[in-house]
Amino acid sequence: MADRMTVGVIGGTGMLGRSLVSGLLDGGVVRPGELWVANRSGARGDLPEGVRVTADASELVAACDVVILSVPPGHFDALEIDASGRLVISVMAGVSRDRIAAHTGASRVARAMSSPAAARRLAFSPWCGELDEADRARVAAVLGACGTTAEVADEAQIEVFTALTGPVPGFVAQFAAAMADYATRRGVAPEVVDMAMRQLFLSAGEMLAGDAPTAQAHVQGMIDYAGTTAAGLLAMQAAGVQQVVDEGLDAAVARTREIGG
Ligand SMILES: NC(=O)C1=CN([C@@H]2O[C@H](COP(=O)(O)OP(=O)(O)OC[C@H]3O[C@@H](n4cnc5c(N)ncnc54)[C@H](O)[C@@H]3O)[C@@H](O)[C@H]2O)C=CC1
Ligand SMILES: O=C(O)[C@@H]1CCC=N1
Repeated sequence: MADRMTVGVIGGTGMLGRSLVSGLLDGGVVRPGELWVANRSGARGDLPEGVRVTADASELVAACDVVILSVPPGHFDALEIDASGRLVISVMAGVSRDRIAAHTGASRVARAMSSPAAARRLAFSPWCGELDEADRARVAAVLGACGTTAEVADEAQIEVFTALTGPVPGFVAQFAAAMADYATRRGVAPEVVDMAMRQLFLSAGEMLAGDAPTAQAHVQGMIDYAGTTAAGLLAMQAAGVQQVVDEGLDAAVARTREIGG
């Protein structure tokens, strides 16, 4: 259990940062008065009352125990902060712990990935970093407030999750769109297709979550049932669905390494 802490989110009104702010507050890990946000304009937008907002990231760093870096990777070099003595948690795609430490002076750095699902406390936020027990508890509390979290072995694994779970709905949306396209091309009214996809992915999400069997077990169960779905799954597997997924995710991981600098 982490002690109470003051947390700052640099980029906290951006797409991901604002979601993390909601997760942190709704998850109870900070109260509004314990939360700072920095962005380039200093505008507070729709941030809850009590959250401190600044255009000066250094002011945030001076006030916070934990600093979350959520700026675009391409803006990181221009961010001038001295975070020595602070616990830094980066959710930036591609930027390495070494680069973060060298540029900010921080020696306590967790590299993490999260997603805008944090706004609903539904993100999966893996992290890695060489930290003591107290800092590990802080990272777990911060990321756990936004959904679920797990420590992973190294930064290469964070890059896998930058492809897999960073984008929400991400590649799941591509699969839904392909299925919707199939039905539309067979004459089903677009509004009915849309209604069907929303219900399918809502129910599928619930049936794959929590303590349900794994996705692989679901697929095997449908193949073992040997009905209509088995015919479709086996045809997709024979057509190379795994290779298509591998190629897409490999491209996303490669881009992650590129944009991180
Ligand atoms: N949007 C997404 O779905 C995801 C984004 N990420 C990562 O999160 C980070 C942020 O992404 P988004 O929220 O999409 O970007 P965004 O463009 O929506 O927001 C970026 C924010 O950073 C602020 N900012 C930039 N430079 C700053 C500075 N020097 N001082 C203070 N604030 C500064 C901007 O004012 C803005 O509020 C990126 O590194 C991205 O790779 C990771 C997972 C998912
Ligand atoms: O697409 C992107 O660049 C962001 C980073 C990870 C997930 N979404």
